Amino acid sequence: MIQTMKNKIIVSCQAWPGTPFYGDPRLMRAMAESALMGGAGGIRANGADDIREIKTTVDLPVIGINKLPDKRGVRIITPDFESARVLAEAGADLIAVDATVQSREDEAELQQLIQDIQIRLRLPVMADISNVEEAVRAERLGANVVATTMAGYTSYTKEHKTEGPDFELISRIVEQVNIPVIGEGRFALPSDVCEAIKVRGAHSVVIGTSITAPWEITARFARAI
Ligand SMILES: CC(=O)N[C@H](C=O)[C@@H](O)[C@H](O)[C@H](O)COP(=O)(O)O
Repeated sequence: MIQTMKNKIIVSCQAWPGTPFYGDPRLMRAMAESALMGGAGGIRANGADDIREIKTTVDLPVIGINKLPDKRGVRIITPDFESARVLAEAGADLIAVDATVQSREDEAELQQLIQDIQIRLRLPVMADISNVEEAVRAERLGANVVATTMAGYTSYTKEHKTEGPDFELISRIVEQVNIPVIGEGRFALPSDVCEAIKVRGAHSVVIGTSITAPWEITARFARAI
C-alpha cells in the first residue's frame, strides 16, 4: 500500500472548527473525491467520522490521524492506542502519529504505540517528525514511513521554519534512513512537488492548505493587491 503512493501526491482533507467545512463529514468526502478526480494517490484525514465517510466513495489509501489531547492536555496527532483503534475501525489504511521528542519524550511508550498499531490493528505507521534525529529515532523504533509534518512546529524547530517545504530536511533524512520519506508541510506549488520527489528523493508528498483551505488560497491572492 505504501508502494502504491510512490511518486504521487497525497491530499490532506481536514476540517477545523471555525472554518466553513467543519461539522459535516460529507464536505471532506467531497474534498477527497476532488483529490481523486485530480490524480491524487492517497488521502490524509482527521478523525473516524471523516474517514468512514471518505471511504464510502473514494478508493484510495487513507492515512488516518486523530488530533486529540494527550495526557498533558496538549492536542497532538494520534496520542494513544484508543485514538488509533477508532481510525482503523473507520477504514484507515495507515496511521500517522506524532513522533516528535517534544510530544513523546518517552521512547518506550512511542515504541509500544507503534507496535500495538502494527500488531493489534495490522496497520503500518507513519511517524510525523520535525528534525533528522526524530526521523532516525522513529525508524529505530519501528515506524514504516516518516513524514516531515512537524518541521517548524516544535519549539526547537520553529526558529528555522522555512517559508515553503523544508527541502534540506527531506534530503538529510533521505540520507539517514532506509524507510520511505514523505514530504509534508507548506507545499504550495507544483514545482515544490517535483523538487521534493525528483531532486530530494521523497517517496511522495502530502499537501493540505494549498488544496483544501480555499480561504487561505483566497488570502494569498487578496494579499497580492
Ligand atoms: C503541523 C500540523 O499539525 N500539521 C497538520 C497535520 O496533519 C495539518 O494541519 C497540515 O495541514 C498538514 O500537515 C499538511 O500541511 P500543509 O497544510 O502545510 O500543506
